[in-house]
Amino acid sequence: MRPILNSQQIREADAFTIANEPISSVNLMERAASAFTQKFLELFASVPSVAVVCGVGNNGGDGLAIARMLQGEVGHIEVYVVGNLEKASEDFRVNYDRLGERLSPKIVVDESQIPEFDTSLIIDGMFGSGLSRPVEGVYAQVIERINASEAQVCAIDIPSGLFADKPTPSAGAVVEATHTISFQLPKLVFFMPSAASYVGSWHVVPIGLSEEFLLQQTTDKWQIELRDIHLPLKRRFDHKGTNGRVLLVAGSKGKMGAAILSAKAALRSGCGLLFAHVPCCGLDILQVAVPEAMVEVDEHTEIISEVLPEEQIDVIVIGPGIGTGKLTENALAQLLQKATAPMVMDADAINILAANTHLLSAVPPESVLTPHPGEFKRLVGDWKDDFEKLEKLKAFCKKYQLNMVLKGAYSAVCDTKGQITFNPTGNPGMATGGSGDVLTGVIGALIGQGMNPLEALRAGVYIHGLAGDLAAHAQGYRSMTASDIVAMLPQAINQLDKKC
Ligand SMILES: NC(=O)C1=CN([C@@H]2O[C@H](COP(=O)(O)OP(=O)(O)OC[C@H]3O[C@@H](n4cnc5c(N)ncnc54)[C@H](OP(=O)(O)O)[C@@H]3O)[C@@H](O)[C@H]2O)[C@@H](O)CC1
Ligand SMILES: Nc1ncnc2c1ncn2[C@@H]1O[C@H](COP(=O)(O)OP(=O)(O)O)[C@@H](O)[C@H]1O
Ligand SMILES: [K+]
Repeated sequence: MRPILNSQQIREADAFTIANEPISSVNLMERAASAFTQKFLELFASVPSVAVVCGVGNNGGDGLAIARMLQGEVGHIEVYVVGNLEKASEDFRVNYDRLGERLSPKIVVDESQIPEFDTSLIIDGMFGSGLSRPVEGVYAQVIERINASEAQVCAIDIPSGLFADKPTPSAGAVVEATHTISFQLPKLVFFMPSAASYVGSWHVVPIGLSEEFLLQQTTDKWQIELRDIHLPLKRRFDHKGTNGRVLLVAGSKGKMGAAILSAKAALRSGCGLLFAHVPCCGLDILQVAVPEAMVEVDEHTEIISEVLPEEQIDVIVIGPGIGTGKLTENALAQLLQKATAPMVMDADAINILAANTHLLSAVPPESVLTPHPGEFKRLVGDWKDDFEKLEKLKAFCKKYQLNMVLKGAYSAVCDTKGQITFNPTGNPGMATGGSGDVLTGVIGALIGQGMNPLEALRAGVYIHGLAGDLAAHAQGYRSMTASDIVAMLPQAINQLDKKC
């Protein structure tokens, strides 16, 4: 897993690398600028004109070095330095002197000197991890002008004005980048929905900071990487009884599709036997749609009113499409009293828990919850910003000793100790009804095959997002459906199996 460190830790990593590699500070800047430039040229094949807007700190120093490296690679280059040169950092000065006359920067200290920015691209190097307060005054005016321009904007390390690991006050100006090329590690704020319009699409480039130092750092935030996913092995003598016996409790009249999507996803994710408990009205629907499922019907025609857990069930998946009526609520409460197998609780099962929080203590150990933000809000109340949302996630998982995934772009998996891992796979095409039901089935199947709940959550969100990415590739973001995600599960799982 890739650690997500705060600005202070990253500064210390810079300092440790400089002292121990050893490398001079200005050469580390040169390496960072070179890594940025290489990625930049990959992203932007032809750039007729670029404005490089620099502050006077090291982020600005990067900007100057990048401007120098882009000579001959792009069309016309303009360099601007915003701020007081007397306050410039040492490495900024060295790069200022290296610029040469052809790129001689224009200094901006007041509003009258702010250019129109009519280049096709702007590189933002005003402030990076050294941002110490919200941006205002002439700096804010420059940012407003950048944001008003037609140009694409590529931020160095982090968009200027955005704090990496704490909320940015609304009074401060922030660059709205279309791309951000960041050094060595992603910044926490990149995973926050509220920062998306500032960060744009982000890319991380290695700059050779000391791995030894990075791995020693304490953090409670990580990013899942492909190499972290280890699927349960399939062995020569496996049989259906050893590959996970999953009980799916799902569906109600008009919402049998949720049950079908979860069932298909579980089967495509390797589960050995799938038992489904559905209302009477769902019997034919499920039998026809998913012939592999063994269906047991509820006494009630339209909803789930009682669930008797089968013996020898490895995991119970409950929630998709069940509704929150009183009878279903009672059924869930009774099931919680009797069940010993871990549960994957989704959708209306979570809504029922939120309305009856006393039930939370009855959730079997090793169970997982998979809320989307709306369901999570019902559980924990509202939050004032994305950072507080993560604090609430940690507090909830610690309090109830449950593993949970808070779904969305960069779904956040949290364990019982409050460690959070973000999932990098997935795309906006997955924001379509039924996607979550697919995820529930995948996670249920993985737990059924013996993965521990936390590993199953991490692998489940990764596989689900990867299948979503493959579906988007095949069908397009706009047209893909949740069924397309199911259809791509085999390909996604095959990709993971091949890397093992
Ligand atoms: N060797 C290394 O360390 C490497 C570092 N690297 C690069 O360095 C970046 C970090 O550089 P940094 O630490 O110099 O901070 P930076 O983001 O340039 O800002 C500091 C300047 O901004 C000013 N300032 C701050 N807030 C302000 C505000 N609201 N409004 C106005 N001014 C404000 C502050 O002034 P002061 O607060 O002192 O008044 C100071 O002048 C990092 O993101 C990466 O790009 C890479 O090259 C890899 C190697
Ligand atoms: N913009 C996005 N980027 C990546 N994944 C997304 C995005 N939007 C939704 N998803 C994923 O799609 C799923 C949606 O789940 P959910 O909201 O429960 O849908 P439903 O209730 O319709 O089944 C989640 O796994 C979520 O992570
Ligand atoms: K920047």
